[in-house]
Amino acid sequence: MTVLVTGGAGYIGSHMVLALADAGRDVVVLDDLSTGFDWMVHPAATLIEGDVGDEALVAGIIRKHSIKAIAHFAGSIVVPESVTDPLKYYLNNTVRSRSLISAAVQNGVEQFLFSSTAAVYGDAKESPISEGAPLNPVSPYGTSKLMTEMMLRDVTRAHPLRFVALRYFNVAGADPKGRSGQSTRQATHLIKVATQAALGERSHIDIFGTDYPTPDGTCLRDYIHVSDLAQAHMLALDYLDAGGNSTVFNCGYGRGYSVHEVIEAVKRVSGVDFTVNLSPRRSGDPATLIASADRIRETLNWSPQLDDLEEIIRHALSWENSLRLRRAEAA
Ligand SMILES: NC(=O)c1ccc[n+]([C@@H]2O[C@H](COP(=O)([O-])OP(=O)(O)OC[C@H]3O[C@@H](n4cnc5c(N)ncnc54)[C@H](O)[C@@H]3O)[C@@H](O)[C@H]2O)c1
Ligand SMILES: O=c1ccn([C@@H]2O[C@H](COP(=O)(O)OP(=O)(O)O[C@H]3O[C@H](CO)[C@@H](O)[C@H](O)[C@H]3O)[C@@H](O)[C@H]2O)c(=O)[nH]1
Repeated sequence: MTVLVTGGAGYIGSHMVLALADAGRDVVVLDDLSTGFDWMVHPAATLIEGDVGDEALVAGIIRKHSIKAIAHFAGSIVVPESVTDPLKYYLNNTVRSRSLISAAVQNGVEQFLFSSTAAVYGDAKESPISEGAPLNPVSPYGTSKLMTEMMLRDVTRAHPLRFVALRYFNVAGADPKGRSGQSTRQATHLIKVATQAALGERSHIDIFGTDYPTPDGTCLRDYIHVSDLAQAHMLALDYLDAGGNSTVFNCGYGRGYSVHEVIEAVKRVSGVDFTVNLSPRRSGDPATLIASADRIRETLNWSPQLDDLEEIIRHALSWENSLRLRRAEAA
């Protein structure tokens, strides 16, 4: 059964394509290459360059490749950008997802995985956060994703389609075999930025906010290895294949690290003491986001293999180094 992976040329989607290809599954990738790269797509997959909001294009792909399952990773992902340009997020993450879901429903797709986010919880009162916690996003990014979850909930009540929404906490690291990693040009993610500072590609790193109500005043996040996350998606596909009901799973390890702790770990692993500036808060950042991952562990039997911050950082550094070599070869 062929799986359609939207956003498969991006960071997380490309790891899903690797997991599917490693399992011998046929894969079609739909990606507009707005932030992804064609060279990130595993050669065994068919890459179609286009927009998930192009309903006629998606309908044609579903019919041509007899698609029964869609894993929807395509989207815009930068929380602070969503604060300054919310309409971009409502268009790309909500409106275009509606077109994709419509094409899926009208062409007999049965299974749908959706990349959701811990940002749907906003400033949660509980920690760790379980799936039943109140949904109060504090950024347009989180709202744009929550609206898509709600569409999926309603649509799957009315049609045979079933979905699993995976609410990722902070995704980091790279394929342990070095085949993919985060390659975004203007990356804003903490571990990516810190590894770039360690490799001298940035002069310094800013810590955004040191007055949060956390032990050291910087934000706490639950960092999950991208390959463990891809395995969670593989299990979610098996779950839907076995007839599982539509549901939502948190994806994280259940442990938080502060921005200070992450930066210290990157310095330790890289052996480089790069410059760190203390800066004001960034808008849209909740103080603490830590997952309760009991539901996914119990329901899908998910047992992460790479739950180790230093291992995540080693893989991220190694990928960053390979990007540097790639650029040097191209120059
Ligand atoms: N990175 C994280 O920490 C994180 C956390 C929670 C959720 N997510 C979600 O995971 C998904 C993947 O994120 P990522 O980190 O791999 O980002 P990414 O930017 O690397 O990947 C997104 C991919 O989608 C493609 N794309 C964007 N809009 C498209 C469109 N309209 N049509 C077709 N392709 C389009 C891009 O070219 C890119 O290849 C996103 O939906 C994001 O919201 C990411
Ligand atoms: O140069 C930097 C970059 C980040 N941070 C801080 O580090 C933490 C983590 O930031 P970042 O890596 O940008 O991730 P988040 O803003 O937490 O968002 C990520 O994690 C969310 C889920 O938690 C996802 O929904 C988003 O898509 C994904 O970008 C935050 O406190 C940031 O303020 C810094 O201090 N300096």
